[in-house]
Amino acid sequence: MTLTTDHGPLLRVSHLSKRYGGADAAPVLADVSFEVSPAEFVCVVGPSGSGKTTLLRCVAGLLAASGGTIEFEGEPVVEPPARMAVVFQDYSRSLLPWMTVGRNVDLPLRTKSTRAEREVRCAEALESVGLGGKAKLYPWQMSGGMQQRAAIARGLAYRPDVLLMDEPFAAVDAQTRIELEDLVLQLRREYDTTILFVTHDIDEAVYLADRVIVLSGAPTSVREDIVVDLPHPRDQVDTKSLPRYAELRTRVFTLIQEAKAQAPSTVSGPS
Ligand SMILES: Nc1ncnc2c1ncn2[C@@H]1O[C@H](COP(=O)(O)OP(=O)(O)OP(=O)(O)O)[C@@H](O)[C@H]1O
Repeated sequence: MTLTTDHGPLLRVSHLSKRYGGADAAPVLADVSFEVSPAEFVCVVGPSGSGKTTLLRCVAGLLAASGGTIEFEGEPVVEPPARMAVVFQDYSRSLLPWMTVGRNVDLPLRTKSTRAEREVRCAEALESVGLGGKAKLYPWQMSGGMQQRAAIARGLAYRPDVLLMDEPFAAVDAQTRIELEDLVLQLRREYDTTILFVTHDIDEAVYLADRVIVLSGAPTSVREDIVVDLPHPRDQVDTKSLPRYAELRTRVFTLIQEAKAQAPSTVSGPS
């Protein structure tokens, strides 16, 4: 896995803008700039409709920007980069129901590796998310939490340099969410993967991240880029009992409330 780049940060978003519709449509993203260094865990939060998903889709090369630039490993992103993987919120639509979990995890690797390598990688990835021995199950035979673990395994098996996650735990119950948060932190430690993680959940952002990027409301820019100086490893009880955790949580909450109060009504036009 590439952990450093000769070209500076792993990911650089510069003055990104995005409008849906024609040139006269108001932008959702007006001027968004930030950088992500190798092995960093960065969470993006912001008011509903501020364009978090839009931002992630632009970074993933799934949506063309209207202005500004996105560079990954020093190269402009104009299509989905080979060394990026994305985990979406909706696991029920991201796994193919007619394939076993093993084949789902194997799918993105098919053109990349030999069969023997793929088998090892898939088995390792499933093992690391606690699904060892479940490769032959179909997604519909698994709980929501297990399906999201499988979607994460698929991203990891690919050994991406950066993992983009769009509200990946929003659709699972609270207990499963806590388990998956700790799983992602553990996987991040094991694989040193760089993670850009969109969430609407302030607690989740502060608990997981090295940095939290708080977006303003649309038309959106970065309102504040906050370093989360909480010790590692994080613990659901100990970390959340720290006074510093409460301070950071309050800071992010206040910024989002201010952004909500200041933002004009959300803009959008036809796709
Ligand atoms: N394909 C599209 N065509 C037109 N408008 C869109 C499209 N996708 C998103 N939008 C609009 O862009 C704005 C930002 O949407 P986006 O989903 O990126 O925000 P978000 O911050 O992720 O929202 P939430 O927190 O509610 O999930 C919204 O007003 C939305 O209606």
